[in-house]
Amino acid sequence: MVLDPPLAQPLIGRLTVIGIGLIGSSILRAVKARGLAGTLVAYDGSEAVRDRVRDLGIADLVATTPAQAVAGADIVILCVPVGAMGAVAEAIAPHLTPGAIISDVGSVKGAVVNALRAHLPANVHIVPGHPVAGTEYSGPDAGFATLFKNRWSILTPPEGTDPAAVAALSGLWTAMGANVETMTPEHHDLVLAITSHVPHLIAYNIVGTAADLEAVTQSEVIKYSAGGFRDFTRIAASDPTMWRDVFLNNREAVIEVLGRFTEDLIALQRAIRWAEGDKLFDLFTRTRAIRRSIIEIGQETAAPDFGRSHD
Ligand SMILES: NC(=O)C1=CN([C@@H]2O[C@H](COP(=O)(O)OP(=O)(O)OC[C@H]3O[C@@H](n4cnc5c(N)ncnc54)[C@H](O)[C@@H]3O)[C@@H](O)[C@H]2O)C=CC1
Ligand SMILES: O=C(O)C(=O)Cc1ccc(O)cc1
Repeated sequence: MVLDPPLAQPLIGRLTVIGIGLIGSSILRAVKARGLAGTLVAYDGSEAVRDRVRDLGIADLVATTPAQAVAGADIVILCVPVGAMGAVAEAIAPHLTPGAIISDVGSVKGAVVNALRAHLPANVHIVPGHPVAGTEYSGPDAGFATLFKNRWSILTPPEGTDPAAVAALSGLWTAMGANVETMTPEHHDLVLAITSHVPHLIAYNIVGTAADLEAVTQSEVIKYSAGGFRDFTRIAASDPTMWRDVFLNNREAVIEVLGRFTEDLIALQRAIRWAEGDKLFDLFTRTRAIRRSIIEIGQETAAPDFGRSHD
């Protein structure tokens, strides 16, 4: 997969990315590859990460303070864990240029919108975002320029946000290869609870349960992990800080979805206990059709296959 060739003119004067992990470094790489910003500034709270970003050469300037990072920036994108968004907003607030656009990439939107609004001045535009694209890896070496290509990027601008600011951010994501959708933070958080947050929780849980059982099975968990379990271990290898913050900041929607999930699981348990094969068969037939429709619309392009190419 490749990105389109560089633009003749940058879309943005000065773009600042704060938090140079998987997502922040992927934005830097995509913006650089397509020449989307006149000047590309990076900042990370970790000195080791800042040094690595300098070595990788993926920014024009690696700032050493939040103040230096955002000075003169037209767009600032916060790419730190959801629980750190408020502190970063507070640190940059006094140094922002009036009229600047402040965005983020957090996997939760309601809590982040509140944190940004609490700390940022009224003379900047807040346009929160979430690229629905990622991997189980973290850090500046994990990023790649095509991460967002053909993926969704969801924007959740508060009511009354300047349409020109939304259009500018939308244009940036589109130029990085993403498809842009706009929705409310509440809707985003419910949809992502079912499609991303609870699936991650299930993966963490099944791998934890298997690890607890391992003493009983004497490492058969590892030996036979070529099956469906292996797919769960990939998801369960995702960053602990990031995912702790996701669950602490989307509690309401996650608990709502978990309630439904638990009810459905109990129904399956009952069907197995009473040998109601038709119930199991009907559900598995429906879920197979869902998987196939996802493949048809091209949303499942990069998933590891583990040798089961016939599905
Ligand atoms: N990992 C994924 O697949 C996806 C993650 N996201 C969201 O993107 C954000 C970043 O995630 P990743 O890039 O995966 O994380 P990461 O762990 O790879 O990078 C986060 C970076 O933020 C820095 N950081 C943490 N606190 C900071 C602070 N107070 N000030 C400055 N820098 C700070 C860390 O040093 C680290 O380099 C999170 O909010 C996450 O929810 C969104 C889509 C996908
Ligand atoms: O690695 C995977 O399968 C993911 O699901 C990546 C991911 C993680 C968090 C997000 O908010 C969006 C995408």
